[in-house]
Amino acid sequence: MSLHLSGVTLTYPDGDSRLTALDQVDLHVPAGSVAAVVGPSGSGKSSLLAVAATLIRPDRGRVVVGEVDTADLDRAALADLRRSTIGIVFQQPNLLASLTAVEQLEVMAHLNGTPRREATKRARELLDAVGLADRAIHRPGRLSGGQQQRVNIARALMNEPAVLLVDEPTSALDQDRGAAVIDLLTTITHQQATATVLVTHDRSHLEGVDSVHEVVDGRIHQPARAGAEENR
Ligand SMILES: Nc1ncnc2c1ncn2[C@@H]1O[C@H](COP(=O)(O)OP(=O)(O)OP(=O)(O)O)[C@@H](O)[C@H]1O
Repeated sequence: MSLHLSGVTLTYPDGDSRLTALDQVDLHVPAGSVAAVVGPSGSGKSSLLAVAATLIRPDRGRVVVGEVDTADLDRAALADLRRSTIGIVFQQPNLLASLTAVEQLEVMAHLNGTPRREATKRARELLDAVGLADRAIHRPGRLSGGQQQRVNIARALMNEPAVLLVDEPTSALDQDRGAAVIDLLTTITHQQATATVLVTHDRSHLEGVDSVHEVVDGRIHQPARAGAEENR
């Protein structure tokens, strides 16, 4: 399933006028690919992610998830779409302090009505995929920042989202751990054929992503370069 933003314009109230946060943004993310969105603070990256997540409706333009134009959906249908199709990885892991790694994932499946045995199996598989099989019964207090971020990513994948939206996943990590998290996201995207948007202000470690798009003052420059071509 692909994600397609076209002509997206978003404004916020700003005193007596409106501030244009996104200005006719086009972004096409095919299934199985990572689109990195880079740009300075205040350029519109978080706004773009919120619109793609269908958390904010744009003033103009379209957000199409697979074949579904989200403009045609009411609030309840949008909530269903988010639950069934969209995984969001926030900048801060926000793990629940009292739950083990495997339980953080099981909660997501429980909210979605998945039977417990199936949930546990998938949670274990995902923790294995993110390299944390041996940390499954650890609580967040006993995990490093990088390990917590990997649990965060695994949790977002629990309900098999077709679209994965990731906000600054490396901001709290050192260079090596940051690189490992981006590698992991790229590998999972290719394996699970998700359409992944990776928002970051940090341009390092983007060699493996499929496209890089630069946002400046709410406008996207199409594409700044293909990630894989960066080092040629
Ligand atoms: N809820 C809001 N109300 C009014 N203005 C907002 C709101 N959210 C963001 N903005 C403004 O919209 C513009 C884009 O903000 P946005 O948070 O999308 O940028 P960003 O690139 O994610 O920044 P950062 O990297 O600092 O998180 C900025 O000028 C910001 O001040």
